[in-house]
Amino acid sequence: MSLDWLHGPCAVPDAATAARAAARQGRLTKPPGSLGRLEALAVQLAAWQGHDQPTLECVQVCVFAGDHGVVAQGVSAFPQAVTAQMLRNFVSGGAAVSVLARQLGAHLEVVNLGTAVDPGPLPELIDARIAPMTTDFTIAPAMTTAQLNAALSAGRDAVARARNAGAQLFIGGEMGIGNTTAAAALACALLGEAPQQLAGPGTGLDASGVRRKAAVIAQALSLHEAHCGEPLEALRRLGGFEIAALTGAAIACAQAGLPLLVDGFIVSAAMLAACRIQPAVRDWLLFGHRSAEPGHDRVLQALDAAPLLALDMRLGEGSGALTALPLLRLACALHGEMATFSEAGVAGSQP
Ligand SMILES: Cc1cc2ncn([C@H]3O[C@H](COP(=O)(O)O)[C@@H](O)[C@H]3O)c2cc1C
Ligand SMILES: O=C(O)c1cccnc1
Repeated sequence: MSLDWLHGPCAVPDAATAARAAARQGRLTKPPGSLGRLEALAVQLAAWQGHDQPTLECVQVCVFAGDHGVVAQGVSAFPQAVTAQMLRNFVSGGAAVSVLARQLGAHLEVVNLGTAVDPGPLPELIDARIAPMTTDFTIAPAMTTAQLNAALSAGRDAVARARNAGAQLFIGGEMGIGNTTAAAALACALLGEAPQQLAGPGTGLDASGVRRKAAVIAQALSLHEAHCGEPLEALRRLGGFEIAALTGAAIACAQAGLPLLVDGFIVSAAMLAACRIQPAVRDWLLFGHRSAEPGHDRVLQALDAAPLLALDMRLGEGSGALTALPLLRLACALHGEMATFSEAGVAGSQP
Protein backbone atom coordinates (compact mmCIF):
# COMPACT_ATOMS: atom_id res chain seq x y z
CA MET A 1 0.00 0.00 0.00
CA SER A 2 1.51 3.29 -1.06
CA LEU A 3 1.19 6.66 0.62
CA ASP A 4 1.12 8.50 -2.73
CA TRP A 5 -2.59 9.29 -2.37
CA LEU A 6 -1.77 11.68 0.49
CA HIS A 7 -0.18 14.04 -1.99
CA GLY A 8 -3.00 14.03 -4.57
CA PRO A 9 -4.52 17.47 -5.27
CA CYS A 10 -7.11 19.03 -2.96
CA ALA A 11 -10.38 20.50 -4.21
CA VAL A 12 -10.77 24.28 -4.33
CA PRO A 13 -13.79 25.99 -2.72
CA ASP A 14 -15.97 27.71 -5.35
CA ALA A 15 -15.16 31.43 -5.29
CA ALA A 16 -17.94 32.38 -7.73
CA THR A 17 -20.58 30.74 -5.50
CA ALA A 18 -19.05 32.47 -2.47
CA ALA A 19 -19.33 35.84 -4.23
CA ARG A 20 -23.01 35.23 -5.08
CA ALA A 21 -23.75 34.09 -1.52
CA ALA A 22 -22.03 37.17 -0.09
CA ALA A 23 -24.09 39.38 -2.41
CA ARG A 24 -27.29 37.64 -1.25
CA GLN A 25 -26.31 38.26 2.39
CA GLY A 26 -26.17 41.97 1.49
CA ARG A 27 -29.76 41.86 0.13
CA LEU A 28 -31.34 40.12 3.14
CA THR A 29 -33.54 42.18 5.48
CA LYS A 30 -30.93 43.12 8.10
CA PRO A 31 -28.21 45.72 8.41
CA PRO A 32 -25.17 44.43 6.52
CA GLY A 33 -23.00 42.25 8.76
CA SER A 34 -25.52 42.17 11.59
CA LEU A 35 -25.64 38.37 11.71
CA GLY A 36 -21.91 38.39 12.34
CA ARG A 37 -20.12 35.10 11.82
CA LEU A 38 -23.36 33.37 10.81
CA GLU A 39 -23.11 35.33 7.55
CA ALA A 40 -19.56 34.22 6.87
CA LEU A 41 -20.50 30.64 7.74
CA ALA A 42 -23.29 30.59 5.16
CA VAL A 43 -20.94 32.04 2.52
CA GLN A 44 -18.26 29.50 3.42
CA LEU A 45 -20.73 26.60 3.22
CA ALA A 46 -21.98 27.89 -0.14
CA ALA A 47 -18.41 27.95 -1.46
CA TRP A 48 -17.77 24.43 -0.14
CA GLN A 49 -20.97 22.95 -1.52
CA GLY A 50 -20.95 24.94 -4.77
CA HIS A 51 -24.58 25.78 -4.00
CA ASP A 52 -25.94 29.30 -3.59
CA GLN A 53 -28.22 28.06 -0.80
CA PRO A 54 -26.32 25.42 1.18
CA THR A 55 -27.98 22.88 3.49
CA LEU A 56 -26.66 20.46 6.11
CA GLU A 57 -29.18 17.65 6.21
CA CYS A 58 -26.71 14.82 5.78
CA VAL A 59 -23.89 14.84 8.34
CA GLN A 60 -21.56 11.90 8.90
CA VAL A 61 -19.82 11.44 12.26
CA CYS A 62 -17.03 8.89 12.39
CA VAL A 63 -15.43 8.02 15.73
CA PHE A 64 -12.01 6.37 15.34
CA ALA A 65 -10.85 4.31 18.31
CA GLY A 66 -7.47 2.90 19.22
CA ASP A 67 -5.30 2.18 22.23
CA HIS A 68 -1.91 3.62 23.14
CA GLY A 69 1.21 1.88 24.40
CA VAL A 70 2.31 5.01 26.23
CA VAL A 71 -0.49 4.40 28.75
CA ALA A 72 2.02 2.05 30.46
CA GLN A 73 3.79 5.23 31.64
CA GLY A 74 0.80 6.25 33.79
CA VAL A 75 -0.39 9.21 31.70
CA SER A 76 -4.18 8.87 32.04
CA ALA A 77 -6.58 9.12 34.96
CA PHE A 78 -8.55 6.16 33.52
CA PRO A 79 -7.63 2.54 32.77
CA GLN A 80 -6.94 1.41 29.22
CA ALA A 81 -9.90 -1.00 29.25
CA VAL A 82 -12.20 2.05 29.01
CA THR A 83 -11.44 2.41 25.28
CA ALA A 84 -13.03 -0.96 24.43
CA GLN A 85 -15.82 -0.44 26.98
CA MET A 86 -16.69 2.87 25.34
CA LEU A 87 -16.90 1.19 21.94
CA ARG A 88 -19.81 -0.80 23.30
CA ASN A 89 -21.32 2.38 24.75
CA PHE A 90 -21.01 4.21 21.41
CA VAL A 91 -22.92 1.58 19.49
CA SER A 92 -25.51 0.96 22.19
CA GLY A 93 -26.32 4.67 22.19
CA GLY A 94 -25.24 5.77 25.69
CA ALA A 95 -22.14 7.85 24.95
CA ALA A 96 -22.26 11.63 24.63
CA VAL A 97 -21.52 11.43 20.91
CA SER A 98 -24.31 8.87 20.48
CA VAL A 99 -26.84 11.18 22.14
CA LEU A 100 -25.69 14.25 20.22
CA ALA A 101 -25.72 12.46 16.87
CA ARG A 102 -29.20 11.07 17.58
CA GLN A 103 -30.55 14.47 18.63
CA LEU A 104 -29.13 16.15 15.54
CA GLY A 105 -30.03 13.44 13.05
CA ALA A 106 -26.37 12.86 12.17
CA HIS A 107 -25.22 9.42 11.09
CA LEU A 108 -22.75 7.89 13.58
CA GLU A 109 -20.18 5.32 12.58
CA VAL A 110 -17.54 3.80 14.89
CA VAL A 111 -14.27 2.41 13.53
CA ASN A 112 -12.20 0.07 15.71
CA LEU A 113 -8.51 0.45 14.89
CA GLY A 114 -7.37 -1.79 17.74
CA THR A 115 -7.94 -2.00 21.46
CA ALA A 116 -5.97 -3.66 24.25
CA VAL A 117 -9.08 -5.49 25.45
CA ASP A 118 -11.34 -7.20 22.93
CA PRO A 119 -14.66 -5.29 22.91
CA GLY A 120 -16.47 -8.54 22.07
CA PRO A 121 -18.76 -9.16 19.13
CA LEU A 122 -20.27 -5.84 18.06
CA PRO A 123 -21.58 -6.12 14.52
CA GLU A 124 -22.21 -2.35 14.35
CA LEU A 125 -18.48 -1.63 14.70
CA ILE A 126 -16.40 -1.18 11.58
CA ASP A 127 -13.50 -3.55 12.02
CA ALA A 128 -10.24 -1.91 10.91
CA ARG A 129 -8.05 -3.41 13.64
CA ILE A 130 -4.34 -2.82 13.14
CA ALA A 131 -2.90 -4.04 16.46
CA PRO A 132 -4.08 -4.12 20.10
CA MET A 133 -2.32 -0.81 20.67
CA THR A 134 0.51 1.38 19.43
CA THR A 135 4.03 0.83 20.74
CA ASP A 136 4.99 2.88 23.81
CA PHE A 137 6.67 5.83 22.10
CA THR A 138 8.99 6.50 25.02
CA ILE A 139 10.77 3.32 23.84
CA ALA A 140 10.27 3.13 20.04
CA PRO A 141 8.11 4.69 17.29
CA ALA A 142 4.39 4.36 18.00
CA MET A 143 3.71 2.77 14.62
CA THR A 144 5.50 0.88 11.90
CA THR A 145 5.18 2.36 8.41
CA ALA A 146 2.65 -0.35 7.53
CA GLN A 147 0.56 0.49 10.62
CA LEU A 148 0.66 4.23 9.85
CA ASN A 149 -0.40 3.46 6.32
CA ALA A 150 -3.29 1.30 7.48
CA ALA A 151 -4.50 3.99 9.89
CA LEU A 152 -4.34 6.76 7.28
CA SER A 153 -6.23 4.52 4.84
CA ALA A 154 -8.91 3.78 7.44
CA GLY A 155 -9.54 7.53 7.56
CA ARG A 156 -9.70 7.74 3.79
CA ASP A 157 -12.11 4.78 3.68
CA ALA A 158 -14.41 6.46 6.21
CA VAL A 159 -14.56 9.56 4.00
CA ALA A 160 -15.37 7.37 0.98
CA ARG A 161 -18.29 5.83 2.93
CA ALA A 162 -19.46 9.33 3.96
CA ARG A 163 -19.42 10.47 0.34
CA ASN A 164 -21.34 7.39 -0.77
CA ALA A 165 -23.95 8.20 1.87
CA GLY A 166 -24.26 11.72 0.42
CA ALA A 167 -22.67 13.50 3.39
CA GLN A 168 -22.45 17.28 3.16
CA LEU A 169 -20.22 17.54 6.24
CA PHE A 170 -17.80 15.16 7.94
CA ILE A 171 -17.14 15.14 11.68
CA GLY A 172 -14.25 13.05 12.97
CA GLY A 173 -14.24 11.93 16.58
CA GLU A 174 -11.81 9.82 18.60
CA MET A 175 -11.65 7.48 21.55
CA GLY A 176 -8.41 6.16 23.00
CA ILE A 177 -7.27 6.30 26.61
CA GLY A 178 -3.94 8.14 26.64
CA ASN A 179 -4.53 10.02 23.41
CA THR A 180 -4.14 13.49 24.93
CA THR A 181 -0.52 12.45 25.59
CA ALA A 182 -0.03 11.34 21.97
CA ALA A 183 -1.75 14.48 20.65
CA ALA A 184 0.40 16.71 22.86
CA ALA A 185 3.60 14.91 21.89
CA LEU A 186 2.76 15.18 18.20
CA ALA A 187 1.85 18.87 18.52
CA CYS A 188 5.09 19.55 20.45
CA ALA A 189 7.12 17.96 17.65
CA LEU A 190 5.25 19.82 14.90
CA LEU A 191 5.31 23.18 16.67
CA GLY A 192 8.65 23.03 18.45
CA GLU A 193 6.80 23.62 21.71
CA ALA A 194 7.87 22.48 25.18
CA PRO A 195 5.86 19.61 26.74
CA GLN A 196 4.83 21.74 29.75
CA GLN A 197 3.03 24.07 27.32
CA LEU A 198 0.85 21.37 25.76
CA ALA A 199 0.44 18.67 28.42
CA GLY A 200 -2.86 19.00 30.28
CA PRO A 201 -5.12 17.03 32.59
CA GLY A 202 -6.89 15.06 29.83
CA THR A 203 -9.47 12.89 31.58
CA GLY A 204 -8.56 14.42 34.94
CA LEU A 205 -4.92 14.19 36.04
CA ASP A 206 -3.98 16.34 39.02
CA ALA A 207 -1.04 18.78 38.91
CA SER A 208 1.55 16.12 39.71
CA GLY A 209 0.00 13.84 37.08
CA VAL A 210 0.30 16.59 34.48
CA ARG A 211 3.97 17.11 35.45
CA ARG A 212 4.56 13.40 35.01
CA LYS A 213 2.80 13.45 31.63
CA ALA A 214 5.00 16.37 30.50
CA ALA A 215 8.09 14.42 31.59
CA VAL A 216 6.92 11.37 29.61
CA ILE A 217 6.43 13.57 26.53
CA ALA A 218 9.87 15.12 27.06
CA GLN A 219 11.40 11.64 27.16
CA ALA A 220 9.62 10.73 23.89
CA LEU A 221 10.74 13.95 22.23
CA SER A 222 14.35 13.38 23.19
CA LEU A 223 14.15 9.97 21.50
CA HIS A 224 12.29 11.05 18.33
CA GLU A 225 12.63 14.80 17.82
CA ALA A 226 15.69 14.60 15.56
CA HIS A 227 13.67 12.39 13.17
CA CYS A 228 10.51 14.51 13.16
CA GLY A 229 11.36 16.98 10.38
CA GLU A 230 8.80 15.28 8.14
CA PRO A 231 5.22 15.54 9.46
CA LEU A 232 4.38 11.97 8.44
CA GLU A 233 7.37 10.69 10.38
CA ALA A 234 6.32 12.74 13.43
CA LEU A 235 2.84 11.19 13.11
CA ARG A 236 4.31 7.67 12.84
CA ARG A 237 6.58 8.10 15.85
CA LEU A 238 4.32 10.04 18.22
CA GLY A 239 0.72 9.68 16.99
CA GLY A 240 -1.82 6.92 17.42
CA PHE A 241 -4.00 4.81 15.15
CA GLU A 242 -7.05 7.07 15.63
CA ILE A 243 -4.99 10.24 15.27
CA ALA A 244 -3.47 9.03 12.00
CA ALA A 245 -6.92 7.95 10.76
CA LEU A 246 -8.17 11.48 11.45
CA THR A 247 -5.21 12.90 9.53
CA GLY A 248 -5.99 10.61 6.59
CA ALA A 249 -9.67 11.54 6.78
CA ALA A 250 -8.88 15.26 6.67
CA ILE A 251 -6.69 14.86 3.59
CA ALA A 252 -9.34 12.70 1.90
CA CYS A 253 -12.05 15.27 2.78
CA ALA A 254 -10.02 18.09 1.22
CA GLN A 255 -9.33 16.00 -1.88
CA ALA A 256 -13.03 15.21 -2.22
CA GLY A 257 -14.24 18.72 -1.41
CA LEU A 258 -16.09 17.58 1.71
CA PRO A 259 -15.87 20.07 4.61
CA LEU A 260 -14.76 18.75 7.99
CA LEU A 261 -16.01 20.21 11.28
CA VAL A 262 -13.15 19.88 13.77
CA ASP A 263 -13.61 18.74 17.38
CA GLY A 264 -11.19 19.38 20.26
CA PHE A 265 -7.54 19.02 21.15
CA ILE A 266 -6.89 15.56 19.76
CA VAL A 267 -8.64 16.06 16.44
CA SER A 268 -6.92 19.45 16.10
CA ALA A 269 -3.49 17.84 16.56
CA ALA A 270 -4.40 15.43 13.75
CA MET A 271 -5.50 18.42 11.63
CA LEU A 272 -2.15 20.10 12.29
CA ALA A 273 -0.39 17.02 10.91
CA ALA A 274 -2.75 16.96 7.90
CA CYS A 275 -2.11 20.66 7.14
CA ARG A 276 1.64 20.11 7.43
CA ILE A 277 1.39 17.26 4.91
CA GLN A 278 -0.96 19.21 2.61
CA PRO A 279 -1.47 22.92 3.47
CA ALA A 280 -4.60 23.11 1.25
CA VAL A 281 -6.40 20.86 3.76
CA ARG A 282 -6.89 24.00 5.86
CA ASP A 283 -9.38 25.34 3.23
CA TRP A 284 -11.83 22.54 4.13
CA LEU A 285 -11.72 22.81 7.94
CA LEU A 286 -14.12 24.58 10.25
CA PHE A 287 -13.42 24.53 13.98
CA GLY A 288 -16.36 23.64 16.23
CA HIS A 289 -15.11 24.47 19.69
CA ARG A 290 -12.27 25.47 21.97
CA SER A 291 -11.54 22.60 24.36
CA ALA A 292 -10.72 23.22 28.00
CA GLU A 293 -7.59 21.11 27.46
CA PRO A 294 -4.96 23.86 27.83
CA GLY A 295 -2.85 22.85 24.82
CA HIS A 296 -5.74 23.35 22.42
CA ASP A 297 -5.27 27.13 22.22
CA ARG A 298 -1.73 26.80 20.93
CA VAL A 299 -2.76 24.30 18.26
CA LEU A 300 -5.69 26.49 17.21
CA GLN A 301 -3.36 29.46 16.96
CA ALA A 302 -0.97 27.49 14.72
CA LEU A 303 -3.91 26.63 12.47
CA ASP A 304 -5.18 30.23 12.50
CA ALA A 305 -8.49 28.88 13.75
CA ALA A 306 -11.28 30.75 15.56
CA PRO A 307 -13.63 28.06 16.90
CA LEU A 308 -17.35 28.67 17.05
CA LEU A 309 -17.96 27.65 20.67
CA ALA A 310 -16.12 27.86 23.99
CA LEU A 311 -18.20 25.83 26.47
CA ASP A 312 -15.36 24.41 28.61
CA MET A 313 -16.00 21.00 27.07
CA ARG A 314 -13.11 18.51 27.18
CA LEU A 315 -14.52 15.19 26.15
CA GLY A 316 -13.54 14.45 22.57
CA GLU A 317 -15.52 11.76 20.68
CA GLY A 318 -16.58 14.53 18.26
CA SER A 319 -18.86 16.01 20.94
CA GLY A 320 -17.68 19.62 20.61
CA ALA A 321 -18.01 19.60 16.84
CA LEU A 322 -21.53 18.12 17.01
CA THR A 323 -22.54 20.74 19.57
CA ALA A 324 -21.61 23.44 17.04
CA LEU A 325 -23.61 21.83 14.21
CA PRO A 326 -26.91 23.60 15.02
CA LEU A 327 -25.19 26.95 14.46
CA LEU A 328 -24.18 25.88 10.97
CA ARG A 329 -27.70 24.73 10.23
CA LEU A 330 -29.11 28.04 11.48
CA ALA A 331 -26.66 29.94 9.27
CA CYS A 332 -27.93 27.92 6.28
CA ALA A 333 -31.59 28.49 7.18
CA LEU A 334 -31.13 32.23 7.63
CA HIS A 335 -29.28 32.46 4.35
CA GLY A 336 -31.87 30.45 2.44
CA GLU A 337 -35.12 31.57 4.04
CA MET A 338 -34.77 35.23 5.02
CA ALA A 339 -36.53 37.66 2.68
CA THR A 340 -34.57 40.19 0.67
CA PHE A 341 -35.33 43.91 1.03
CA SER A 342 -37.21 43.92 -2.30
CA GLU A 343 -39.19 40.73 -1.54
CA ALA A 344 -40.32 42.11 1.82
CA GLY A 345 -40.81 45.71 0.70
CA VAL A 346 -38.35 46.98 3.30
CA ALA A 347 -36.29 50.08 2.58
CA GLY A 348 -32.54 49.45 2.23
CA SER A 349 -29.79 51.54 3.81
CA GLN A 350 -29.42 55.22 2.85
CA PRO A 351 -26.76 55.93 0.24
C1 LIG B 1 -15.41 7.37 30.17
C2 LIG B 1 -14.63 8.17 29.16
C3 LIG B 1 -15.23 8.54 27.95
C4 LIG B 1 -14.50 9.29 27.03
N1 LIG B 1 -14.84 9.77 25.83
C5 LIG B 1 -13.83 10.43 25.34
N2 LIG B 1 -12.80 10.42 26.19
C6 LIG B 1 -11.57 11.14 25.95
O1 LIG B 1 -10.60 10.87 26.95
C7 LIG B 1 -9.47 10.17 26.45
C8 LIG B 1 -8.24 11.01 26.48
O2 LIG B 1 -7.87 11.39 27.76
P1 LIG B 1 -6.56 10.80 28.45
O3 LIG B 1 -5.42 11.13 27.53
O4 LIG B 1 -6.48 11.53 29.75
O5 LIG B 1 -6.76 9.33 28.61
C9 LIG B 1 -9.82 9.82 25.03
O6 LIG B 1 -10.36 8.54 24.95
C10 LIG B 1 -10.82 10.88 24.66
O7 LIG B 1 -11.59 10.59 23.57
C11 LIG B 1 -13.19 9.70 27.28
C12 LIG B 1 -12.59 9.32 28.47
C13 LIG B 1 -13.29 8.56 29.41
C14 LIG B 1 -12.63 8.15 30.68
O1 LIG C 1 -10.33 18.29 23.62
C1 LIG C 1 -10.31 17.07 23.50
O2 LIG C 1 -10.38 16.53 22.37
C2 LIG C 1 -10.16 16.18 24.72
C3 LIG C 1 -9.74 16.69 25.91
C4 LIG C 1 -9.61 15.86 26.99
C5 LIG C 1 -9.90 14.52 26.88
N1 LIG C 1 -10.31 14.04 25.71
C6 LIG C 1 -10.45 14.85 24.65
